[in-house]
Amino acid sequence: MASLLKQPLKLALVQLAAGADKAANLSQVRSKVLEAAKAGAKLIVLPECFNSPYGCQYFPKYAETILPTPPPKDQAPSWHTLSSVAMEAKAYLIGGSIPEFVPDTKKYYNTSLVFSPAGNLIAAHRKTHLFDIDIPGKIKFKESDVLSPGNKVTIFDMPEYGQIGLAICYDVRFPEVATIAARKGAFLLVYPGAFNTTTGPMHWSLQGRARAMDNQVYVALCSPARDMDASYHAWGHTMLVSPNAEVIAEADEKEAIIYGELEGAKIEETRKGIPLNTQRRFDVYPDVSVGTVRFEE
Ligand SMILES: O=C(O)CCC(=O)C(=O)O
Repeated sequence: MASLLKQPLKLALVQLAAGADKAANLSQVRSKVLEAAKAGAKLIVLPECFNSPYGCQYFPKYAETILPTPPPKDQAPSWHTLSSVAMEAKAYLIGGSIPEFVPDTKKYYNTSLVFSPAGNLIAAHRKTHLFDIDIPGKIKFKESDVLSPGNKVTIFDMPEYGQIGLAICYDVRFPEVATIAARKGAFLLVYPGAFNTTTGPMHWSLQGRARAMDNQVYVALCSPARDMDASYHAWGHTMLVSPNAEVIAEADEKEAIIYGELEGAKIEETRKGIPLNTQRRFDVYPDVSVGTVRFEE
C-alpha cells in the first residue's frame, strides 16, 4: 500500500510572540517563516491568532475580510503577508489563524488560511467548536459572544507529500474530527492553538498525544508564546507528536521554532505493530468518515 506521506517532510512550528501592533506581528511572521525555510522546512505552521493578542475584545479590531479571494491588499494585510512569504520561503504555510469578518452577514470567524509555495490559497478552516468554558475561579471564556462557528471538516492536499487535517485549538477536544481526517488518509493533524495556564497543564499535551495515539498519525500543536502582560496567558508548549504518541519536540513558553522530520515509514511501522486501522469493527459501529460529513460549506 502506498505511504500516506510520499516523501520525508521537514516541518517547522513557529511559537510566535504576538503583541498589539499588527504590522509588527506581520513583520515578525515574515522573519520567522524565512528563518524556518532557511533551516529547510517545507511546511511551516503559525499559531492561533498570530496577528493580534488573543481575546474576544480583539477580534473585531484585528479582523480581515478575505472574501472574495484574493482580497484587496489594504483590507487583508495578513492574507497578503502569508501569500507573499509562502512564495518567498518556497514552502507550504499554515497561517495559524486570524479573525475574519464577513460583511454580508456581519459575522466573525476564527479562520486558518493555508498557502502553497506558489503563494496560492489552497485551504481555509473556520474554527468549528467555539471556546466557551467556565471553570469557576480559574478561567471563563466565551468566543461565541463575538465569533460564529465554521461548519466543515478541513482536509487539504500537498500533492508532493500527502493530506493534512486542519482544525483550530478547542477543535482538538473533539476526536471525531481527527478520526475523520485520519480515516480519509491524512498523515498529519495540525492544530494552531492557544491553550492557557489553566487548561494547558491539564490537557494540551494529553490532547495532542491522544489524537496521535487514536489515529496513528503525526500531530502538531502550535501556540503563541506566553505574554504575562497580556489579558490571556497562552500556555505555549508548541509540540510535535509522533504516530506512536511520543512527543518528538516541544517548546517552553517563550518564542521559539521547533522542527521535526516526518516520515511515512514511521506511520507504517506504528500501524504494523498495533494494527488499529485494520482491526476496526465497522460492522459493530458505523464509519463516520463515509457518512454525512460536511467537507465544503
Ligand atoms: O480547550 C482549551 O482548553 C483551550 C481552547 C482555546 O484556548 C481556544 O480554543 O482558543
